[in-house]
Formats: sequence, structure tokens, C-alpha cells
Amino acid sequence: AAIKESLLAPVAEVLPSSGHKVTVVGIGQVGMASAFSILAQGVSKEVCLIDVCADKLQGELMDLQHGSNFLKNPQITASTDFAISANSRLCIVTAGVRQKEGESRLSLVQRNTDILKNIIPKLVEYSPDTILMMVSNPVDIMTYVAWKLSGLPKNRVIGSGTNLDSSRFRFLMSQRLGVAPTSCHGWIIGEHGDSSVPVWSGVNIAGVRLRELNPTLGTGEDPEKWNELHKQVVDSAYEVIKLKGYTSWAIGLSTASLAASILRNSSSVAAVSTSVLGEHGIDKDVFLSLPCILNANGVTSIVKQILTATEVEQLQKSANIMAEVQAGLKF
Ligand SMILES: NC(=O)c1ccc[n+]([C@@H]2O[C@H](COP(=O)([O-])OP(=O)(O)OC[C@H]3O[C@@H](n4cnc5c(N)ncnc54)[C@H](O)[C@@H]3O)[C@@H](O)[C@H]2O)c1
Ligand SMILES: O=C1N[C@](c2ccsc2)(c2cccc(Nc3ccc(F)cc3)n2)CC(O)=C1Sc1ccccc1Cl
Repeated sequence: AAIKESLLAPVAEVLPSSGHKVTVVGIGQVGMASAFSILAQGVSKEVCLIDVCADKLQGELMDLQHGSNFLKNPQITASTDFAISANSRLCIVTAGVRQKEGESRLSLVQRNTDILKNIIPKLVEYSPDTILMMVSNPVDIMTYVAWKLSGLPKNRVIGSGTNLDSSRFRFLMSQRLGVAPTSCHGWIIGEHGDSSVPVWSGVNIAGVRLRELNPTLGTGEDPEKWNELHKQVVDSAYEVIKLKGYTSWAIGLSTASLAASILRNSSSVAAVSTSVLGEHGIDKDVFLSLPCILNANGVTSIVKQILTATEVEQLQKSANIMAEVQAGLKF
């Protein structure tokens, strides 16, 4: 008899799925950093990789599988065929093309929209109950496009949004104060990237609002120039690109953290891109980041922050810009 027969007495069938299957579409720098973070942190033991590059898929699959001995025996699969994504609890989309030299933002958005037309319907066909997590840029618009293409309810279409922006902000705050980033509370909301909105009134350590210690916090009059913290969030993104050509580790860890909240049904709060129609007087059907409760049903609540008139104005300005770009898209 074969060794396996002599070795093992069968008792019952091995159940096919862990019930926590995660699909990552787009296995470039961001996709692989996300998949690796999810596996290394035990967020899921069932990860499926999809891309258009078959060789890269096979190479990444083998390289990750060779580390299985150091993980909790994960089931990793990879294919160009979306069928292997079937029954995914969460589908993370990092597929996209990079801005060409001098390319307009709208042209890039249309090219990335065309890519989503091939991806989103197939993900939903094989996993009708899934949650979509968009990371591809411009992420707020890509989240809206994914929602339109998927036909899923808004709570199950989420963008990584300003989760990375907020993480960089908290790191920089921690460097200034000598306090762990996890204890540095500061929320960046609105449009991901250059036009994000720091909520200075909410920046606190253990509930002590820095603005109460320094009422000029975040303004141009601040002798300590805390407003430069937000500028550094933006500048550091360009700095990393200049130095290494892409970003991966922080966004990968951010995506794994959001995936953990969803798969562990934790109802933790994170700044993610969600439908903000009706929030803060926004009357456009757009997706921007606000602090949201995240769990196995996606976004189940939005935290109603108390914002200054200026902060509301910035959100509404971003909402109008998103709506204009969306109006120019061909689905
Ligand atoms: N939201 C954020 O905070 C954030 C941060 C960093 C990067 N990003 C964005 O993430 C995206 C990916 O960045 P990257 O550095 O990994 O890019 P990359 O070029 O390294 O990877 C993109 C991957 O997408 C794949 N792809 C392209 N078309 C596809 C399709 N039709 N189906 C499946 N896969 C396809 C490519 O083969 C490639 O492997 C970009 O849009 C980038 O701007 C977002
Ligand atoms: O850390 C990044 N890197 C990217 C990047 C990664 C690979 S190539 C470029 C980055 C860095 C700098 C600018 C920029 N702009 C951009 C705008 C619209 C797009 F569709 C795509 C990219 N994007 C992608 C991205 O979103 C980030 S976060 C980021 C960007 C700008 C300002 C603040 C933050 Cl927190």
C-alpha cells in the first residue's frame, strides 16, 4: 500500500474552505505586500492570487508556498482564471496601471476603470456574498466604479482610502511626541492623497486634545508648525516614490489590518472610503473616507465627527471634484 494509506487512518473529509478566503487581484508591489502581510499575521490561511501575468503568478505562488513551514499551513492558490476566487469572504483589488509621464489624471482613471470592467463582474460572479476592498488609485473613484460595476450594496464595497494617510500621520505624530503610533490618535479623512483633510480638533493622546494645549494647532500661526505634519504625510509619499519607485509595506500592512477587522468581525473603527452621500451636507453620490465601523458585513456605521466649517468645506470640495470625474467616465 502507498505510504499515505499505511500512515493515516481516514476519519472524515477535510473541509474545503476556512471560511476566511481572501483573493488579491493584482500581484504587483502593493498586492504582494498585502498578501504577505495577511499570511504573516495569520489574518487568513486561504489566499488566492489573480493577475494577468501567469509567470509572475506562478513565481509568487511558489515563493510564498515555500514559506508555509513558517506559517500556519496556509492554502495559497494562484491563477489568471477568476474561478479560483470562488467563495472569497474578501476580494482586495490592487490591479492597475501607473500614470504615464505627463498623463492626465482623467486618462489614468479611464484606463483603470476599463481594467475594473474585466475584474469586478467576475469577482462577484464567483463570490456573490464577498466584500470588495479597493486599493487601486485613484482609490476613491475606483471604489465608486467598483460599486457601480458590482451591483453590491454600499456596505460591501470599501476603499482603503485615508487609512494609509492616517497611519503615516500617526507615525509622524509619534516621532514628535515619543509616544507609540497606536496611542497617537489622529484622523485624516476625505479624499485619499494630496487633498486629504486632517481633523486637528480630534488629535489627542489619552483624550488630551493637542488643540486645547495649543489653540493654534494645525493653523499657519502655530509656532510649533504642527500643520507641517499633514504636509509631511503628502511629501513622504512622493519621497518614497522618488527613493524606491513605489510604496508597498505600509499600504500592505494597512490593507491587512482592514482585512483583519472584516474577517474577525471586530467592529473596529478605521478611516476607509465609503459612500458619503448625506454626510456633512454632501449631496453627491461619491466615496470619500470617514471613520467607519468595519466588520464581517463591511461598513456598518459611519462615525459622525464634529467638524469645523473649513473641514466640511474641504470635504464638499472633494465631493464635487469626485462627482465631476465620475460624470466623465465611460462604464
Ligand atoms: N490607496 C493607496 O493608499 C495606495 C498606495 C499605494 C499604491 N496604490 C495603488 O495601488 C495600485 C497598484 O500599485 P503597484 O505599485 O502594486 O503597481 P504594480 O504595477 O506593481 O502592480 C499592478 C499589478 O496589476 C496587474 N494588473 C494590471 N491589469 C490587470 C488586470 N486587468 N487584471 C489583473 N491584474 C492586472 C499588473 O500585472 C501588476 O502585477 C496603483 O494604482 C497604485 O497607485 C494605492
Ligand atoms: O504612497 C503612495 N504612493 C503612490 C504611488 C505608488 C506607486 S506609484 C505612486 C503615490 C505617491 C505619490 C503621489 C501619488 N499620486 C497618485 C495620484 C493618483 C493616482 F491615480 C495615482 C497616484 N501616488 C500611490 C499612493 O496613493 C500613495 S499614498 C499618498 C499619495 C499622495 C499623497 C498622500 C498619500 Cl498618503
